[in-house]
Amino acid sequence: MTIKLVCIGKTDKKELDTLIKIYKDRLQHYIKFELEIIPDLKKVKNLDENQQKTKEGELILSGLQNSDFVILLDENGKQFSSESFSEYIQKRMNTGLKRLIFVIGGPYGFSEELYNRADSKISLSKMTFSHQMVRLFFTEQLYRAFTILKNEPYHHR
Ligand SMILES: C[S@@+](CC[C@H](N)C(=O)[O-])C[C@H]1O[C@@H](n2cnc3c(N)ncnc32)[C@H](O)[C@@H]1O
Repeated sequence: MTIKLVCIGKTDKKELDTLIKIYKDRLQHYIKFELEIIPDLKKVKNLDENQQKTKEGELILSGLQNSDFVILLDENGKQFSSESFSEYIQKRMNTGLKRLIFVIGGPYGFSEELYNRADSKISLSKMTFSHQMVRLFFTEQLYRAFTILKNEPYHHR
């Protein structure tokens, strides 16, 4: 199985990229993990919130395959402990799935079309984080999930 994290726009902080890369590289020991960054929309100032979400949604949807299992990272989604998230990942792997896709929305969140396509929504907290910070938090939690599955001493209960 491949796990892909789809995000919108480059991070504007080098420090964040450096930290994300640490977990991305560590993940390669456990799973094929890809980070796809969809370029920021051009002339975004001419778009209202809904138009921006729709256009971002179209770009995200165009990269999806019918067989993908698509999970939106959304503050109103289901919450997990790190242990239960690791079990959730294991269950998805057990289904023989080819691609598990996690998506982080843009500054205004997701379009209706993307909500309709999604198979599930998960929340990292009830608090709202910037879409750039979520990349780091999620990548670290995914790495943590694999260390839990392998009984490695990274996670302390
Ligand atoms: C600034 S937030 C957008 C907030 C917007 N009010 C909304 O309705 O989603 C940008 C993106 O970061 C992600 N995000 C922010 N906080 C999150 C959280 N607590 N759990 C999961 N994802 C989160 C989501 O993917 C969201 O679309």
